[in-house]
Amino acid sequence: MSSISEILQKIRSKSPLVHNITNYVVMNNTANALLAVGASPVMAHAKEEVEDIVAISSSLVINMGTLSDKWVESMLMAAAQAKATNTPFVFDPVGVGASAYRMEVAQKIIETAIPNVIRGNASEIMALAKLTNSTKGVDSTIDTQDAIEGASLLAKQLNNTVVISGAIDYIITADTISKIENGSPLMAKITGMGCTATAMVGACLGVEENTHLAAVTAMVIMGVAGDMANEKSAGPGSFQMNFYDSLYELSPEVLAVKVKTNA
Ligand SMILES: Nc1ncnc2c1ncn2[C@@H]1O[C@H](COP(=O)(O)OP(=O)(O)OP(=O)(O)O)[C@@H](O)[C@H]1O
Ligand SMILES: Cc1ncsc1CCO
Ligand SMILES: [Mg+2]
Repeated sequence: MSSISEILQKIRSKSPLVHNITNYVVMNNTANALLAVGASPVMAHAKEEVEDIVAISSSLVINMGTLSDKWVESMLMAAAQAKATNTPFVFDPVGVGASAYRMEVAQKIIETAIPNVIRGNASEIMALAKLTNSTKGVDSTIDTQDAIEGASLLAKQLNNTVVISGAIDYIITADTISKIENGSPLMAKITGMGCTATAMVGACLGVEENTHLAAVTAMVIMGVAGDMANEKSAGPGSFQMNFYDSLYELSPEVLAVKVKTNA
C-alpha cells in the first residue's frame, strides 16, 4: 500500500510529461484527468513531431480509438522511438476485434515495440489474444474474469503487463494476477473511462519502473476516485465532474481506507 501512495506522491511532485496519441472522442477528458491527478499531458500526433515529443516525455500512451492511416504512421514512429529511447509505453487496443483494420494495426504496433503495459476491456483482451471475438464496437460484452486466460497468454507471450478493466480489474503478468474491486458502474456510462485508465497507467509508468506496480497503482487510483465520485453523483454528468475533483483530492490516507485489492 505504501508503494501505491508513493507513486501517487511522485506523480504530484515530478509531474511527469505524458505523451498521448489518442482518439478524438476522449482527448479533452484524458488531458483533464492527467492534470487533475498531477501529471502533465501533451497530445501530439503529427508524424513531423512525434519522435521529438517521445524523446522529451516520461511515458508514451498509444490509443487506437479513432484510427486512420496517417495516425497509424505516427503511432508506429512513436512506438519505435519509445523503444529506441527506452521510454515506457502503454497501449490501448480500443475496439480491436471490431474490424480487420483494428486487428492489423494493433499487431503492427506490438510488433514495432512491445508495450510495457496493454490495457483493454475484457472483449479487447480476448480478441488480442486471438481467443474469442465478443467486442461490441468499443464496448465489452463479457466479464473480466472470462478474459484472465487471454491476458495471461498475452503477458507470457510478450513478457509484459496486461490489464483487463471492468467491474473487477485484473493486472496480469507471466506469474502474477492482482485484482482490484473498486469503482462504480457509472464509469461505464461515460465515454473514455477506459482511455483515462490507460492514460493513468502512462502517468504511473512515468514515475515507476516496475510496470506491474505502476499498472496496479493506476487502476487503484481510477477505482478509488470512482468510489469517491459515486458517493457524490446523481448520474453520468455529475459523475464526470466529481471524478476529476476526486482525482485532485485523492490522498494516501483516502487510498489506504478505500482500496480493495489483493496486490
Ligand atoms: N461496473 C463497474 N464497476 C466498477 N468499475 C467499473 C465498472 N465498469 C467499468 N469500471 C471502471 O471503469 C474504468 C474503465 O473501464 P472499462 O472496462 O469500462 O473501459 P473501456 O471499455 O475501455 O472504456 P472506454 O472504451 O469507454 O474508454 C476502469 O477503471 C474500470 O475499473
Ligand atoms: C466511443 C468511441 N469510439 C471510438 S473511440 C471511443 C472512445 C471510447 O473508447
Ligand atoms: Mg476502451
